[in-house]
Amino acid sequence: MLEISQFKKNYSTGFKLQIEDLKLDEGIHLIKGENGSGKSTLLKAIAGIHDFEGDINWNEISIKSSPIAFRKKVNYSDAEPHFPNFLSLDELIRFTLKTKGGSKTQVESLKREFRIGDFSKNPISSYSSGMLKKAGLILAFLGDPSLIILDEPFTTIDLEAQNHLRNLILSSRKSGVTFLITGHLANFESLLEYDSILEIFDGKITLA
Ligand SMILES: Nc1ncnc2c1ncn2[C@@H]1O[C@H](COP(=O)(O)OP(=O)(O)OP(=O)(O)O)[C@@H](O)[C@H]1O
Repeated sequence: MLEISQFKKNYSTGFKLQIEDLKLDEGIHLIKGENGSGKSTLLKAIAGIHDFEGDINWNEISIKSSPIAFRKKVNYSDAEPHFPNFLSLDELIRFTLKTKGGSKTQVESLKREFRIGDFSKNPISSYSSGMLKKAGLILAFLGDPSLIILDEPFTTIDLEAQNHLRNLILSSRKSGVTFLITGHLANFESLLEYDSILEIFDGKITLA
């Protein structure tokens, strides 16, 4: 279960997101909201990228008191991934395997499913925006995560990759992985059946 308690995140721009108490069971959960409503802010906090007030627990592991154990189990893919330009995807994969675990078979299967092929040996600077997104998605599935956070996963990638991603989400869910997914495009909502749909509006999150 994901438990968010007494969560507060303020930016100097005046933006505020507050969640007093939110509990989500295992499943596939969609977080909706307009541009700038705070979806990425919340996901980055859960992924351990942004600091925040309050606490977030995944299966009773607190990100504040057990950050390494938490990060072993929680993976994340950015809506618009940024990686050092001089590294190749293969180098990023090797680094991720060291921190998150995972096998060569897992890597080969993900590269095959996302049609990356040998391109993964090239530096990130040579990647199209779709390839970059696929790179971020591959890294998010590596290791043995039990929670995968996907920010706008279906944007930027082609139709074939969207279908592979959908199947990958469904098969991972069958093996017990929970997903938090954001989207602001209604046409992606029908790609999956969600266990809950939440909406962020005016700095607050509610069940839609
Ligand atoms: N690092 C930052 N510093 C200051 N303000 C920020 C920062 N990141 C985001 N914001 C502001 O916080 C608010 C929420 O942004 P966020 O990126 O979380 O929204 P979002 O719902 O993911 O938007 P989108 O659908 O456009 O991706 C926006 O007003 C944004 O300008």
